[in-house]
Amino acid sequence: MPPPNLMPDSWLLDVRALGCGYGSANVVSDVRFALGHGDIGCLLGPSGCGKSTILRALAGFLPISEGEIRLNDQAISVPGFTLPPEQRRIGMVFQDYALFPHLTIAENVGFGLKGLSRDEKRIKTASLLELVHLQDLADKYPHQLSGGQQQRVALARALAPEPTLILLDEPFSNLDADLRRRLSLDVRDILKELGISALLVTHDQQEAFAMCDQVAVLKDGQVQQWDVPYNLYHEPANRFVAGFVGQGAFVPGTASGADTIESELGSLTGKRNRQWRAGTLLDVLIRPDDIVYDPDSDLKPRVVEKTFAGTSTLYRFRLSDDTEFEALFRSHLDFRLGEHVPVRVEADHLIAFQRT
Ligand SMILES: Nc1ncnc2c1ncn2[C@@H]1O[C@H](COP(=O)(O)OP(=O)(O)OP(=O)(O)O)[C@@H](O)[C@H]1O
Repeated sequence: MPPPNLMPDSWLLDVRALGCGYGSANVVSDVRFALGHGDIGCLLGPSGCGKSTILRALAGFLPISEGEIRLNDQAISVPGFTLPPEQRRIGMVFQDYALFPHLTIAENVGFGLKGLSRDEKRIKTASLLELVHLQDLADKYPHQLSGGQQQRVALARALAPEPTLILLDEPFSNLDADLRRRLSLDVRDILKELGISALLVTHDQQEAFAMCDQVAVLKDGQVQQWDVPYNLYHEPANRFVAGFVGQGAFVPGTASGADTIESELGSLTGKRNRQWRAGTLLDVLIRPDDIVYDPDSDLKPRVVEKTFAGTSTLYRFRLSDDTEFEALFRSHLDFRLGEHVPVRVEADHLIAFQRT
C-alpha cells in the first residue's frame, strides 16, 4: 500500500500549522493536514481532543490565532481574518440532523438553493432526493422519518448548494451499529459519485476506516499521524496511535537484528519500515490477529479471560512471567478459563517502540 500522495499540484484543503481555541488559550496547535480533490478525510481521536474545534475553524465559526486554512488555493482563515461561513462554499452535516421540523423533506432539501426558478428548484431537489434514495418521502415531515432517513435528508440539503467541501460532525452517532455501517458506506458512495470532498469527525475508528481515504489521529489538540488507514494500523507513528488504532498489548522484547525481536513469545520477525540496532530494548505491539493456534508450539499461555462474540472469541492470555496479550480465534476453537493453549505469533508487520 503506497503512502498518501503528499505533493499533488494543488490541494483542495490545506491546513497549515493551525492554532485556535476559546478565549486566550489554544485548544489545538500546529495542526497540519491536506486533502486532495474528491478525497474523504477524517479527524479521529478521543473525546475532547479538539476535533469539533478544528471543524468549527474550517467552517468559519471560530477565528484562528495561528497558521492558515486554505481552500482551493484561497486563504479562508488567517489570524485577524475569517472569511464568513456563507462565503466558504462548505456544507455541514451534524450529529442531530438539524432539519427544520415545520418544512417537508423536499422543502428542507431545497432550503439552501438560492437564485433558482421554482421549476429549477423542484428539479434539483428531486434529483438530490433520488441520489439519497428518498424520492418517495418528499412530502413527509422530519418527525415521520427514521434517524437514518433524516440523516440522508441532511446530507442532501448540505449537497444542494454544490459545496466545495462537506464537513460531517459525528453524523452517524445517533444511529445503531448496523445502520451506522450501512449509511457510512452509502454516504461514501454518494460523495465519490459526485466527486465531492469531505472531512468526517468521529471517535469510531471502524467508521473512519470504512469511509475515509486518509485519517488524522488527534491527541490533546495535535495531529499524531495523517495517513491512509492501512498505514495507521500497520505503521503507527507512535505509541498513542498504535494503542488507539486497533487492539493490542505491548510485550517487552530486545532487538536481535534489523527486523527480529527476542521476547517471551519467542523470536519475532516481520516487515519493517524502520530498522533497529541489535540490543535495543523494545515494547512490541501484539495484535489479537497476530496470534495463531498451533498444536505443535511450545508456547502455552494460560487463558485468563474469554469473550465470546459469535463467529470469533477474544482470549486474554497470560505467560508465567505475567506478560499478557490477546488473541482472536474462530469460535469453534473453544478453550476453558485456566487452560494452557499452544499458540505462536504470526505477525506480518512488526510494530515496536524503543522502551523508555
Ligand atoms: N465553546 C467552548 N468554550 C470553551 N472551551 C471549549 C468550548 N468548546 C470546546 N471546548 C473545549 O475544547 C476542548 C476540545 O473540545 P472539542 O469539542 O473540540 O473536542 P472533540 O474532540 O470534538 O470532543 P468530542 O468527541 O467529545 O465531541 C475541550 O477541552 C473542550 O472542553
